[in-house]
Amino acid sequence: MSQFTELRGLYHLRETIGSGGFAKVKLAYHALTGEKVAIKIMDKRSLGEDLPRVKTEIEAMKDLCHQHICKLYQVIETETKFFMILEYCPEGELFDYIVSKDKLSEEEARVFFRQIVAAVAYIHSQGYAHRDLKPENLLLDEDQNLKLIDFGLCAKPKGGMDSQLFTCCGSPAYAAPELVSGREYLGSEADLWSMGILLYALLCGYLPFDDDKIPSLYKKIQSGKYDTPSWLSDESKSLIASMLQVDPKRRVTIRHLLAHPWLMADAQCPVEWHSKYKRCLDEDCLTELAVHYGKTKKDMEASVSEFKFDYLTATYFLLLEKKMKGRPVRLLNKIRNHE
Ligand SMILES: CN(C)C[C@H]1CC[C@H](N2C(=O)NCc3cnc4ccc(-c5cc(Cl)c(O)c(Cl)c5)cc4c32)CC1
Repeated sequence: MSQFTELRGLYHLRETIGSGGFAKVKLAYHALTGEKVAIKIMDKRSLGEDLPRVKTEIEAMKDLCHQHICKLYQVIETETKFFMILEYCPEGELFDYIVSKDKLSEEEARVFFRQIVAAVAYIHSQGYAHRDLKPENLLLDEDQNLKLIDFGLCAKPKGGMDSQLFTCCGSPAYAAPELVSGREYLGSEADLWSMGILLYALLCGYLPFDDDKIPSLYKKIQSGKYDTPSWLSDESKSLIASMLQVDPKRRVTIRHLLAHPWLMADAQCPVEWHSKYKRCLDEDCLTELAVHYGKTKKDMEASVSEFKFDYLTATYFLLLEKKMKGRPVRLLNKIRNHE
């Protein structure tokens, strides 16, 4: 295994676990906590015009800290490579999960869709639009919770979420009519359309608009006509219809989704979309870090709160993960760094 010198001593690299377009994803262990991570490795030379997408994704993921968004722990940039150290999601893509089950029951689809609504409500509240929402970009963690990935196409319009976007991007079958028509569009409205396609795929096991030829696919999308199979309940039909509105101004907004009857069924409360991560730093993690690095709590807090997405940021977040999973808030190999 060719050990990348930049990772030596920090991460123990294991096998390649997947690929995302222009990236290779490897499993690794974070040396100080022993926690598993996924390392997305990109070679700058082969990125070509995709280089801006990487920078977009890195900057967006530094801002986004949420229980249903794949966590970015550390970024290492060398002359020839980018390494993104990310939250490991052992159960793979939601896409494969749907395929394995043909389609999901309303109850199971509801559990997943509530998590997707929470993630998108949070992203939109931070001024971002994902713009590539699809089951391939939703991974399952060890507790079957969804984690949204691939922010390479996300947008944080300069003039806020209400300013128009032009770049036509994302996956055609999930793209909104205004997007495929090359008209100006709002990222947030395009995301809501993609969520309608997503919910339809969860409940039906196939796509509402599909065609081998792109031009006829686009015509179907622009028509907004899709068939609703008999097994769909009236509530789920109306929810899907509210998202698959061809006119973006008539499309439901994420705020309205939070308390939609279908999402609230099974006597649930409105979707709790806020991030569970607090702004303030966790005392137990700071203490363990201070002891390990031989620093005062105060100095440790000052260093951690810079969130430079260096090894310290990764170690803090992974210690926090351990705590949230009820594991001991302890660092391994307690070699005290004597300054
Ligand atoms: C659209 N698809 C093809 C994309 C594939 C990419 C590889 C994925 N993957 C595995 O193949 N094995 C397991 C596995 C475990 N943990 C992961 C954690 C993060 C990411 C990740 C995160 C971000 Cl933010 C990102 O941009 C990219 Cl590309 C990947 C991938 C993981 C993963 C599955 C989806």
